[in-house]
Amino acid sequence: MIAIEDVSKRYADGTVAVDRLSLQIPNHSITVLVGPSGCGKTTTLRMINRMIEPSSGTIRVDGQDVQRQPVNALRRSMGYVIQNAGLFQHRTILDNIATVPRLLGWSKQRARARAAELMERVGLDKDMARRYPYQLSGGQQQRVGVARALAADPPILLMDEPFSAVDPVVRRGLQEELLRIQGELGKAIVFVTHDMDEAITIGDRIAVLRKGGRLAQFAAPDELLSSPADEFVEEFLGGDRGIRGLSFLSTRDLELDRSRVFPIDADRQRIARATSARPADAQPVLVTGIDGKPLGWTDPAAWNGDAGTLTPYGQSFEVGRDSLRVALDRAVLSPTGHAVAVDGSGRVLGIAGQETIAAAIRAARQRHAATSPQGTEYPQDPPPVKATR
Ligand SMILES: Nc1ncnc2c1ncn2[C@@H]1O[C@H](COP(=O)(O)OP(=O)(O)OP(=O)(O)O)[C@@H](O)[C@H]1O
Repeated sequence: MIAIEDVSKRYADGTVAVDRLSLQIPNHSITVLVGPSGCGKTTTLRMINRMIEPSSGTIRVDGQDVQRQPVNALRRSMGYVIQNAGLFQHRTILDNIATVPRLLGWSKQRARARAAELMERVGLDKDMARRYPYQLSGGQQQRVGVARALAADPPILLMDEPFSAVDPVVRRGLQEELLRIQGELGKAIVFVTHDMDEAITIGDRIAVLRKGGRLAQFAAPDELLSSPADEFVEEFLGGDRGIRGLSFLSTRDLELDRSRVFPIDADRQRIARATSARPADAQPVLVTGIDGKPLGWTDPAAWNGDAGTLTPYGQSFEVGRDSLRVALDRAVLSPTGHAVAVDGSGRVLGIAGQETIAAAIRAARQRHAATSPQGTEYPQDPPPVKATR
């Protein structure tokens, strides 16, 4: 949908911010521009809505050269979200969100009704409608920024480090919210960040830029992690790209042990019988409630049926939804070295030890090596839901 063709930007002082950049940014997807400070990310983004004019090259949206379009109409067809939200301080939250519909000539009533609808969509309480931006937290202001950008239902959303100024927990929530909204609306989103983790979490495709605004690599996150184009990209990805790559491996085929899972009302003799024949009988068993949900670990020999004596199981992972990275993380943090696998409603499906998970990782890589034309390390299994990377 957005075609950046051989675009350069040289500022008046001679700085070359972008150098012969070409990128095809598809519809219904999130394309992330990432790279070190000063590599031309913001300049690239702003050339799309003509806040900055390129020195050479062409940018087309749906085949139309943006240079030939009236700048106001062009900008209204693209939502724009920036760091710290950039809200109008003297306008209420509702009127902030209603800004573009009002500019488009909607009646006050219609624009406000649309704004109220969007507040709900981005997870803002109705009560906030009459407040002013200074009466909201940073994270809430960012939600208003996203709602304002979406108000006129533009097909394109340009986002420049929108979540950089909030703390990591709020940031994670905003990323998940963006993915949820994108799942419903399917915009063409161009998202600038300097944070590789953020890029991997939300990007369908990632363009890594190097200083001087040159493209180092343009690829899907799993491809980037498994086959960085050169040392610059590899260094930018960081030292733990192997672990990060596990985010793209599904837990769907992970072998689960069900023999060490018992409901709280199970006969204690039965538990002892089922576990004593095994060499690993010193290992604990997982006790579930009668609803099948996990309660905690116990040593089978010492189990007296009292839920109060169980060792907390920490966090579980959802089979099929969570990645092997999540499963491995749960196992590493588990007091028993085993991760608890649950289904979508939180009922236990089994447990998986670190060795089992490591074997699944090896198998997934071998499967991939056998089928991949490039022989890259990670399989192209349908990736798990992004929010769980
Ligand atoms: N108006 C300007 N005049 C001259 N040079 C500029 C101007 N705006 C940006 N630059 C320079 O162009 C280069 C690219 O800047 P840009 O803001 O696009 O980078 P960025 O990748 O978004 O950086 P950051 O991550 O730090 O926001 C930088 O070297 C910057 O100093």
